[in-house]
Amino acid sequence: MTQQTLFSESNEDRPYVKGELNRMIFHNEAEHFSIAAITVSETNEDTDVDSLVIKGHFSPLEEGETYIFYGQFRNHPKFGLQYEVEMYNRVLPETKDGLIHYLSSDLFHGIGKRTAERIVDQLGEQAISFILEDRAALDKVPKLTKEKADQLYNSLKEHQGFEHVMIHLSQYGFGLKLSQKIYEVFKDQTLAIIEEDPYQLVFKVEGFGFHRADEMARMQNLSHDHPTRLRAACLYMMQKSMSAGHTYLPTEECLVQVDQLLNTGLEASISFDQLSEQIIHLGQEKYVYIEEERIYLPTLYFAENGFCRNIERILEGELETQHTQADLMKIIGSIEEEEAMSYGEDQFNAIEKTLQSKLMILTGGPGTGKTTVIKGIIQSYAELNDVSIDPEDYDSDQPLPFVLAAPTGRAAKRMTESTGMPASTIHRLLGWDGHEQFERNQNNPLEGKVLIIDEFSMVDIWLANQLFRAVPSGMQVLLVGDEDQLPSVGPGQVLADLLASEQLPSSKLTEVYRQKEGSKIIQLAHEIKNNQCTAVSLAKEHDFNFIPARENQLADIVTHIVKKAIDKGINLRELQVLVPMYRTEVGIHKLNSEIQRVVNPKSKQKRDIQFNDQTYRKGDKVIQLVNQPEDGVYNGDIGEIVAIFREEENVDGVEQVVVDFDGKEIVYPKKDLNNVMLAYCTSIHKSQGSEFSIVILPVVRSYKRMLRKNLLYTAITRSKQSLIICGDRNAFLEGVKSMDTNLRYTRLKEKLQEKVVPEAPENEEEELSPYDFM
Ligand SMILES: Nc1ncnc2c1ncn2[C@@H]1O[C@H](COP(=O)(O)OP(=O)(O)OP(=O)(O)O)[C@@H](O)[C@H]1O
Repeated sequence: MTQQTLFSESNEDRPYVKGELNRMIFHNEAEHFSIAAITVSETNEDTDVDSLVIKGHFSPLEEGETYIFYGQFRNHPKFGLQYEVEMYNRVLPETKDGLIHYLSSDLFHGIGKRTAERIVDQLGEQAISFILEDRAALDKVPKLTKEKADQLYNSLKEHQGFEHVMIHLSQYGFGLKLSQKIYEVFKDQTLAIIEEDPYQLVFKVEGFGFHRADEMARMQNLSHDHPTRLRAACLYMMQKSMSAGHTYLPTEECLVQVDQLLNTGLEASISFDQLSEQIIHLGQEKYVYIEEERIYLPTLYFAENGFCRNIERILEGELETQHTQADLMKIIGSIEEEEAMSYGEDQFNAIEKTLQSKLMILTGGPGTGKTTVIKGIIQSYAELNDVSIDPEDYDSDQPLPFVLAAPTGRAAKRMTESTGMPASTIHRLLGWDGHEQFERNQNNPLEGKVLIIDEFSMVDIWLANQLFRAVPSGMQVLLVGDEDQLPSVGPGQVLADLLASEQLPSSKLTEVYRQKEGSKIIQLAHEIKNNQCTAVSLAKEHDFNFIPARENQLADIVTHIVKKAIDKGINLRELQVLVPMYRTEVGIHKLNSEIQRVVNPKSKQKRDIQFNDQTYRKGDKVIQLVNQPEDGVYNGDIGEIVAIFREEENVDGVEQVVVDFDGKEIVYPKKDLNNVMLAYCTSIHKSQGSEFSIVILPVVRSYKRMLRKNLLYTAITRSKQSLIICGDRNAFLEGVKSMDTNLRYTRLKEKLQEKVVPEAPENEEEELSPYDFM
């Protein structure tokens, strides 16, 4: 390689392509993903192409500048030869004229041709290296003001900085994307910080794991008991505990876990005293909060305390409306007459208690009448307070007194259908901006008189805190849920803790009404709930069947059932295969491909597109995997691929997939396809809050690790009309007897009971980033 680059020392043997950048074709800001066209001037690869499309995770580059790109050729099935860039750097001008041209270009504000000439005359062809090595080099240039010299130095550093950092980071095996992320945090301090203390990456770069930093530290011979290593290990363990659903870790537990992580027997062991000292240090730096013998990550500490304070505030408020039991009896009587039904005793009590409470919890398994009670509450409240229940009678000046919401879009939709009232997701209700901010908070609270939240078991401590801070005193709140379902995916077990604290009024509905209509599914759910499920419970009924299947037959049997249902005219949206695991031979990915092959096979009439290992085809059922509030689609929403566009068929010049989510069409450029996946088969966790006419539930031994009572209970209660379990009967029966032993460390119950929550922090804003870690 003959060209001069600033930082080419470690890359001499790497394959490269050098060329002038003609034009940026595409750039995605969030992903730092770019596509560009170059004219090739030199390469050590076996090729004679003279123009090339390059792509990779880099920021927009300067058109007209020459770069050297390290990476590899890829033969794209449709677009032919492309270069996948792993690393790049700008090629410095090789001649005196080129250097003058470069320094006097628009990149360097305030440097004209004459000044550039003086710089090159004074410092020679290595001018840029000299300047970057030592800013004082510029002092030798005649007639260059200090201000201009500073400006030039800073711009040079900015332009060259990232490339320089990226090349150094590549020796640790970091790709462009991660390098960008690190550079954004540390800027030109990156290399100095990393060389001095790679563990800073764990503290400052979101998602950067301890083990990676540890490897870097080892290359730099940092001692195994270096304080920053111990601190990073503790913080890493705390972050892991959050993913496991804990809101805190007991100090002892944290010490034991960090000890297991660090004391591998290779070096002199690190004592608990050394670790404790560093935990205290982390506390002083506010990376953690220490509360007696408990260690919290800040967001969880603020969320748990904030939630408690808001509960206390709401409970201390005044009830705006009072009524006598006689009034209520009269109104209930007329509702019963109108609806031609009579409320059970526990249902009546639940309605009465809710109307008399500032904050109330309603629980019950499937078919016990939770929805019936919600409707009864709305009707009774309206009658008692002489307000209309017709949403049309309200507008922005006079908002609806009833505010209904649920954690998922599907659950909110069901709420709307069953109550006739508008309901939204909790995120939407709170005006979430998709990142960290919620429009609704204590300064801009919710409007309305009665707030009803369904599927509350799914709400984690962050969302609970955000929701409750936006509840004005005087608004009555009803939380509805099924305590036997899985806890929230995020940290905490809010519903279970609220119930266990016994500090709030609550009603538990136990009588099953839908069973009276002959539902085996509901009977089975209650048998599981009450630990009464036996082989007899699995006998065939009109709405239930257990089909025995060996593991190697499972995929065939499941696809056969799905196909048969579709042939009978059942809508794919109404039928769901639910599986607990993704990556086994009978996991979600495998079953999805198998089902796709049968129900939406390859065909000349249907376009498809490959992304990672997945084929997406027109007509496929897909599920959204992340929240995209700007487009109004959320994690868990189900849609259908309605169109696939080729690169040349749209103005953006990239392949696109269009998904229809209940009438809302969202366009995904190909590279964003990891935001959706096939949804013929989805995880039981993702099905929380959704219901389907038909559920097919494979249960085999290889899922054993996941087979727990609350998981299977959640799965079967998703089905409304038909449930087909197939697989191993004993694995199912053992599963429904296995309790979830994954204890979650939370302090909500005790805090509510002991009423010892610390005052709100002076800077309330500190509380405003619970989603930082998500
Ligand atoms: N008191 C009652 N008398 C007669 N039928 C009732 C009564 N309460 C509820 N039902 C009926 O029982 C069925 C289940 O009630 P509902 O949908 O309110 O329960 P749910 O707890 O919300 O159920 P799920 O959680 O499964 O949706 C409905 O068909 C409802 O009409």
